[in-house]
Amino acid sequence: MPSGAPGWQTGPMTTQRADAPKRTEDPVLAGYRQSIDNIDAALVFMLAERFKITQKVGEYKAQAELPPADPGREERQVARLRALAQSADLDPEFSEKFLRFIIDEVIHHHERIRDEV
Ligand SMILES: C=C(O[C@@H]1C=C(C(=O)O)C=C[C@H]1O)C(=O)O
Repeated sequence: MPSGAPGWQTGPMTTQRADAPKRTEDPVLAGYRQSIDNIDAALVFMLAERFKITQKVGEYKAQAELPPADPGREERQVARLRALAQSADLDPEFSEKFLRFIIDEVIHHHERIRDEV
């Protein structure tokens, strides 16, 4: 955050460029941002559901003595997601990195669950 930098001003709740129009003054931008806010909320809810079910998978794997990671499954997911991304006009590289980031976190959770059992 470049607060204090030349061309920026800080208030009690905000930091914005001194020459930037205020959000409330631009209904077009506010309309776009309302949609972004809804999408971000949906992402949070979807991630919460995903982590709830992967928690169950982690518990099951720990009691069944299965390894936390399944590279074969991950490879198939990456291939599937890359194809879906392409057909949705989303950068496949980005979608792979995004999925990798989530899967790596899930694997950490599974390792922690295994080490607790
Ligand atoms: C959830 C699982 O565990 C791990 C996490 C995965 C994921 O988050 O999609 C996929 C494969 C596994 O490495 C699973 O095996 O299905």
